[in-house]
Amino acid sequence: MEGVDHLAFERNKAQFDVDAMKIVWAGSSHALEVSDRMSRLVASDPAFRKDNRAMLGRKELFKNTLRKAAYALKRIIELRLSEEEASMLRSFVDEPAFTDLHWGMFVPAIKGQGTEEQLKKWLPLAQKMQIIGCYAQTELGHGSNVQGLETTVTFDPKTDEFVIHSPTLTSSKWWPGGLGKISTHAVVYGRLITDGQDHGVHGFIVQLRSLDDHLPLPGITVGDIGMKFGNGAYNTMDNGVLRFDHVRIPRDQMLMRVSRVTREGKYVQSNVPRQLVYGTMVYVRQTIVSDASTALSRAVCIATRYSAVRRQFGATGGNPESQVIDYKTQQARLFPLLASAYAFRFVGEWLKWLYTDVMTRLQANDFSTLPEAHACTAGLKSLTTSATSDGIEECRKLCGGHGYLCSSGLPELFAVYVPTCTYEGDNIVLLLQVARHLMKTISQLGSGKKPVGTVAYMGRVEQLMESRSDVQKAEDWLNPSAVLGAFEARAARKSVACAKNLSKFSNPEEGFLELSNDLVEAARAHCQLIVVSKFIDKLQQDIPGKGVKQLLEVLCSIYALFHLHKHLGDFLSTGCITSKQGSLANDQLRSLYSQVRPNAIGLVDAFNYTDHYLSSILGRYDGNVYPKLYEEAWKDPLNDSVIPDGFQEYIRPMLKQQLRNARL
Ligand SMILES: CCC/C=C/C(=O)SCCNC(=O)CCNC(=O)[C@H](O)C(C)(C)COP(=O)([O-])OP(=O)([O-])OC[C@H]1O[C@@H](n2cnc3c(N)ncnc32)[C@H](O)[C@@H]1OP(=O)([O-])[O-]
Ligand SMILES: Cc1cc2nc3c(=O)[nH]c(=O)nc-3n(C[C@H](O)[C@H](O)[C@H](O)COP(=O)(O)OP(=O)(O)OC[C@H]3O[C@@H](n4cnc5c(N)ncnc54)[C@H](O)[C@@H]3O)c2cc1C
Repeated sequence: MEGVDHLAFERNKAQFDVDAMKIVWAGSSHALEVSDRMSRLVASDPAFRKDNRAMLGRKELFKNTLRKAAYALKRIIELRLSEEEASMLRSFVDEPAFTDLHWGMFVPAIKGQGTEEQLKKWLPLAQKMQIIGCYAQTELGHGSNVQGLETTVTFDPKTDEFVIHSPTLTSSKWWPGGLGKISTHAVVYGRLITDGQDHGVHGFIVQLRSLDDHLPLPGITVGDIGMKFGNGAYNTMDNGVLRFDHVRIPRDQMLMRVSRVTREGKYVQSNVPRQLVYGTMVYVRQTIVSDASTALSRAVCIATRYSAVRRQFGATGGNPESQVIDYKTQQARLFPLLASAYAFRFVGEWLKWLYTDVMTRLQANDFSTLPEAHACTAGLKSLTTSATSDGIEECRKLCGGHGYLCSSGLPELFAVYVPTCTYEGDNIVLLLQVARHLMKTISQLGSGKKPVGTVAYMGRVEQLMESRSDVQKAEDWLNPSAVLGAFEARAARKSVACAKNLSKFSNPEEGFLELSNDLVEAARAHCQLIVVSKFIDKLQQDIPGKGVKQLLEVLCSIYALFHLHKHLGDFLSTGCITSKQGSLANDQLRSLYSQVRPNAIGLVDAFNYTDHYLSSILGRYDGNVYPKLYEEAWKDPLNDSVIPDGFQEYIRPMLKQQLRNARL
């Protein structure tokens, strides 16, 4: 039935102001207005159609992406969109493209690592897209180990140039998005060598292709690395391979904010820490955390709406069968993901604030919060992307068989999303960075250095080693201080146990390798604590709208108690809570799920996603799933003809043969 809202009866159940929740989700009324306008602009323009992506071959798919990118830019200029509006519009186009790397890494790398002069020269060109750039760091042989990169960049004082070279096969740049076919320029990372001395990895702006005929410049070999996971999905991106054969660039194309090479070939370091060379990764990891909440909320929106539409078993006395959303097992799998989407939204908001604060300090030459920024961005990127990848797959299962159809939107969302667990830092490698930060914090406790920021709780380590939870009844778990106390004690005890074990090794690096599994777990516990505590902090703010704050409190408790239940072994083995308190948490969870149930559709409506953005028949706003699934099936190219290609050639002779055999 066209035009009927099949989910209206669910929407009527909501006990809170959905419009007010939309503002909380978007971050402000202004952000909601812009995202609403941009998403509708994209949804209403047939040029941004994306429902056919899974059917297209690679070349057609890629050309289509180029068309959309060019058209998006045209619209941005025609409509004189602001930077904020343009970035929203690009995100609602919802198709990985070279522009992601241009705006998301090339421009930030120049901004973060370039001198004033370099910004003046390169930014206007990049901002008008008169040059298109990518971020060429990873090589065939090394991605995680950035210090292990092999590309050499040798200063030639005779000509005042750098000579870039790929000395081995494994030094070939491999993976950079936008590199394969489109970028005219790249920020290339390589080992700087002056006068025979290796100064480690630095960034350089390198032109790759002619601005006249787009052909690679002399000495440059460049191409696409081939098909990736899933149909459509990330194959709209030209991840590339790049080799240099003694390619020369002027000296002023080294990004010189952190260190520079003089005309005479002298290497000079500024007062800025070396780690700022890694600054672009910190910036992108921060954005990935907010993006995790977007990807997870999309999957949850689809699974929640479909769970309310889908009925299975339980018809009695002429009543319809039960909606699958009413099954407690469905709720216990779905609602923690819904809560996680909100939790990641708020921790993403906080991380953005932290990043902005660190940047302001850096401008004033205060580098004290850089380690905190690195640990938080690395840890939260790891935690949220792993949970989101698993969550999208869980949402597919929550939709039963139909979730496996491309028209559910979930297979493509999963295929596009999973590489986030690897790019911008493998999730395990990043947790090990957090663990290093934790171990360093503990080792400095004795020196009187007071831990600050997200490790401030370590300053109370003695108390946390002794503390006992005072929860006596299920509702006590609704008290934020009970939850925080348990999560802080668990994180502190896991870190302290690692530090104690590490101290038994005469060689700390050897100990770190040997204990790395425990260290990863300690880092994870610390990161979960950050998410829980930032959700609790968010609830301290004034949040207007009928029932909005109350529901967010419910979701916050679900996020925390779900993890307490899931990692009960941790909480029990560290003695932070008793098994009785663990089972009380589980009792409380059940009651919290019941409180979410009538509000579930309202909570996913608050994401304010258009049907175009969701691109899922199961997640349609109107819940009109079955007729649309049926219609969609007939659009498959296999159904263009009644008898498929290949039937006469292969199957007909087979059938005839069987017939002959049967007659014999
Ligand atoms: C659309 C998406 C497209 C995708 C694009 C990409 O994937 S692009 C490619 C993405 N590629 C990746 O993401 C590659 C992932 N790999 C890496 O990021 C690094 O190689 C590493 C961090 C794993 C190791 O670094 P390392 O070999 O230098 O070794 P180390 O561990 O000895 O650390 C030394 C010190 O530096 C500190 N520190 C480290 N990082 C940062 C930072 N960002 N900031 C500030 N500080 C940082 C660290 O804490 C330590 O401090 P301490 O203790 O001395 O006070
Ligand atoms: C879709 C996609 C887009 C990308 N885009 C770009 C781009 O635009 N620009 C760019 O420069 N790069 C890009 N990359 C590369 C990406 O950043 C790297 O692949 C990533 O950093 C992981 O490095 P790796 O491939 O070397 O993995 P590896 O480090 O080889 O990982 C292999 C395994 O080893 C484990 N491992 C590695 N080191 C350790 C350790 N110290 N301790 C314990 N375990 C360890 C990992 O956990 C993993 O299980 C992209 C990658 C993908 C998939």
